[in-house]
Amino acid sequence: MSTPNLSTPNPVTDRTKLRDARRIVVKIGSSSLTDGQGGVSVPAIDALTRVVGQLYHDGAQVVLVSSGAIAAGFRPLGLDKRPKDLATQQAAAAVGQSRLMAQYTESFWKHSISVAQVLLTAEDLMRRTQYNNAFRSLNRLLNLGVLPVVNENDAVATHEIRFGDNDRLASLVAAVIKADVLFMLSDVDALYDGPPTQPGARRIANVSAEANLAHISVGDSGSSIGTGGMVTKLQAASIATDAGIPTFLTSAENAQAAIDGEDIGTWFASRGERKSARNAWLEHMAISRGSIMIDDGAVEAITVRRRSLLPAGLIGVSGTFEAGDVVEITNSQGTVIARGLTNYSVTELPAMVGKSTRQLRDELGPEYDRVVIHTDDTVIVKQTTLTS
Ligand SMILES: Nc1ncnc2c1ncn2[C@@H]1O[C@H](COP(=O)(O)OP(=O)(O)O)[C@@H](O)[C@H]1O
Ligand SMILES: N[C@@H](CCC(=O)OP(=O)(O)O)C(=O)O
Repeated sequence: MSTPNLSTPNPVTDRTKLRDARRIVVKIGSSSLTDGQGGVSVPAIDALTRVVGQLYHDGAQVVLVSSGAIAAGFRPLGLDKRPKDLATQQAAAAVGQSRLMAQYTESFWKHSISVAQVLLTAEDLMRRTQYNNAFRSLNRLLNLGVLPVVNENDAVATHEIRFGDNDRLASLVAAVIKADVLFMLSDVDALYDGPPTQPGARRIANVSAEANLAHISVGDSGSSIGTGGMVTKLQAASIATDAGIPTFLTSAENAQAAIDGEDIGTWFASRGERKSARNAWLEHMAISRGSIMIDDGAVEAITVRRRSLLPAGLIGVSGTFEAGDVVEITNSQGTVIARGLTNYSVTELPAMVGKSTRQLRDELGPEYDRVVIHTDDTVIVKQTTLTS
């Protein structure tokens, strides 16, 4: 099976076309996989592998982003609920992850599917070399017909470098592998206009723009097992749809009915073109090493006219960046409007502020006759209204 390329139109144009996806990221939450007493639920995993196995045998390449490591580690460690301290969470994850994988290996093998465990840290997606590495590895597994089961590497993740929720991790993995759709399975069957425990909460069937979310109230996880609740699911849907990947949310029990085209769940339409993995990386994952403040004329030039950033538009610089690093570009009020790869270091730029490239060539030499950030190395940051 070949890698979808960006010029291939996305076959998944609406909720009835889920079956047409050639590459799918399926994300499943802890509460849908564990039995409530801190053990892996074999019936739940068997049900999931039946649905995912069908997608696989219908010709799709599937990456499963599975939570549940910490929850599956409670019981073996003699705990009755999610541990609060990091070290015990790490221990629970290390124990639970291997139990989870043992069950996935057995359940998927009933459908003649080999699985691979891929544990990622936030850093793996934030640094360009590691990001390329993650892409190569996942791509190779998919092309070998293996089904990668991804989770955060919780046994070594610390608070500072942790995603903490697999919703955003799943959307980033979808961007990395250029998935056709992100399929999120939870313990709730859809997004509601208010927490579903509130009487009268209504299902939101379709989200085609952020404006559709303006009057929605979202809350934390409704269970003691899940992490992030609906807030991180909306963030994930925003990252994915912005990268041109539609997102579908429903419950694990409804997964097959959704694939069969029933009007259930919530469909988040993709916004715009499929983004190159590089641009998705630049916008959502790369670690910024500093910032460059620019004037209003330069803001207009790079955001509206899509020009490269010239030294003449600079107001100031800060941070610790070298040439080739990722920096944030802010307007004169300090709002981040774009991110890009800079051609100059933080020590070179102050002498260039406000000068034309010709002036710089005459004053500093021909190597300074270059743009600060090329338009091909710039992504405009969407001004989001999605907050908790
Ligand atoms: N507006 C909302 N619509 C739907 N669910 C919501 C909303 N606000 C909060 N939730 C809660 O989010 C929960 C799903 O998040 P979470 O527990 O983290 O699931 P998972 O383990 O699948 O990641 C639901 O069970 C529900 O209680
Ligand atoms: N990496 C963690 C998952 C954390 C998480 O996102 O959980 P969930 O909200 O249930 O998807 C684990 O495996 O326990």
